[in-house]
Amino acid sequence: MSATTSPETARAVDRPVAEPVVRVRDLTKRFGGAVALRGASLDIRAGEVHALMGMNGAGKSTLVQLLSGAHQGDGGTIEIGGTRHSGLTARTARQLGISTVPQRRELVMTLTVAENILLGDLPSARSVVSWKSVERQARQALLDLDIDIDVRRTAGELTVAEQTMVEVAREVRRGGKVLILDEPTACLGAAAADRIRTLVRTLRDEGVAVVYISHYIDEVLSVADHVTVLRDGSVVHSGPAAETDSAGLVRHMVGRDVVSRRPERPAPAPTVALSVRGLSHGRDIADFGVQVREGEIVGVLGPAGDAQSRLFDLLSGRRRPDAGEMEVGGAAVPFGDVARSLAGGLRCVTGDRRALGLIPGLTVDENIMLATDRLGRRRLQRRADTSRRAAPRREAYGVVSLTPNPVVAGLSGGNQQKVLLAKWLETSPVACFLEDPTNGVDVSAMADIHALIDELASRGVAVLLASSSAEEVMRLSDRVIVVSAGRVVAEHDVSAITRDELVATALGGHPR
Ligand SMILES: Nc1ncnc2c1ncn2[C@@H]1O[C@H](COP(=O)(O)OP(=O)(O)OP(=O)(O)O)[C@@H](O)[C@H]1O
Repeated sequence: MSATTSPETARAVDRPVAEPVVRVRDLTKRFGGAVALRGASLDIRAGEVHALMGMNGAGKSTLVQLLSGAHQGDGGTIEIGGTRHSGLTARTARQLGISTVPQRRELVMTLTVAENILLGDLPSARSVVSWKSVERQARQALLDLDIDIDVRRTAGELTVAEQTMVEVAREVRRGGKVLILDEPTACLGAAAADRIRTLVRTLRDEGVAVVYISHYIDEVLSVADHVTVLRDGSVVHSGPAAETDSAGLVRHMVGRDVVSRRPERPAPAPTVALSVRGLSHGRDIADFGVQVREGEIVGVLGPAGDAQSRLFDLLSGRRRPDAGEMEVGGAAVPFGDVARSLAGGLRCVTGDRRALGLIPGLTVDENIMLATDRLGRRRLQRRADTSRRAAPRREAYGVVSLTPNPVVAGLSGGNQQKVLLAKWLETSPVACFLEDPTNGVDVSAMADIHALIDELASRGVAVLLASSSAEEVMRLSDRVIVVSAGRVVAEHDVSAITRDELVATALGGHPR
């Protein structure tokens, strides 16, 4: 995508500039002795999509936490609707119309869409809830934002994109005038991400001020009216999106140009290191099979991120399939047998680092060494020993924190992702499943992680990669398989296909 102005963006640019609904002035925030935000100022306007960009740890989440009252600042003010606040509580922020849709879904998965939208505000007469009215009001809330979802469906049945849309509708119905969306398209496939961007444009046209955090530069340029870039806690750029371009944004974020080019990797060996045959599960997955050679990276591209994650749930043993066989390094590894798959050299780097990948209360170094120590049957070490052994990995994976070795929950999202990769990729794998390995990672770290994955393949490791980004699949893979309705429907050598052709087959692949 280029920096050219889309028709939707142009419409917003042509509108007269409204008065800011939120004025942030000189905001500062320290965690312990370390400064996460240093004197940040910006204006947020109704009817405008305001993107926040910056490298991992630049201070984006800290800024939105202060805006939403989750944390209080140590200096500076936030002016909302003409009133200045030196410290907002979550309650005041919400009353003033500031709503956040975090990356982690906050719906009650066992309730219906209607119940979720009206939660806490169920219409009742003499303590009896009027369910007809619940459904009618929920339907209206969705209709107002052109969202087409049946309100009687259970939240848990929805795709991740649909869940995000329901949360957005709920927040707008509750009076959200400034809506903060934290990486709403992370891990979504192309079609689902498109639906979210359409919704964002609808919100803007309805007069909502949208604060949009994203690491995807092309996406920001296509959806945002205004872009603010943070670096090391300071605002280093704030201006109309139409006046900047991809290279300019990278320079603002990183301070230099970043290039992630596909290197010359040795050709994969003829030996198959990972083989999956006849994998089937209910109606989701039907007779899926793939062979990955030593030193080969095979990308999996599917129409929906959810179907892809169901496939990787089965491959990595989080769910047991009905049928299927797997071999790693020539030896049979039963699905779901974690001990045997680890012993056989299989490593699964989950796409859900928060729930499955890391132990939030342990330090960064303990998390980095966890898998190595478990595989080596090492007893718990003194923290200083663990840190000494973790130091080269921390360096190689570029893990950055404000204090020397915090608990992993205190790291920015992208840095947590690097810890997750360091934890698994340094344990002499034979084969790896990688799910969205650069989820939440900034452009510079993304280039570093791509180089680490190249290196992994150059060492002869077989990699099966799931990524919601077609660019990433093209950049890393030797071969791409397209999966539809749980079956491989097409297979491409990446040197023989363009990115657009790949996306087209992924969206509408026909059975082979
Ligand atoms: N609760 C906390 N305790 C200690 N340090 C924290 C805490 N929250 C954030 N930090 C630190 O503040 C800095 C800014 O983090 P923040 O999460 O705002 O970055 P970010 O720009 O959102 O990054 P990312 O793109 O990785 O999500 C980081 O160095 C982070 O380690």
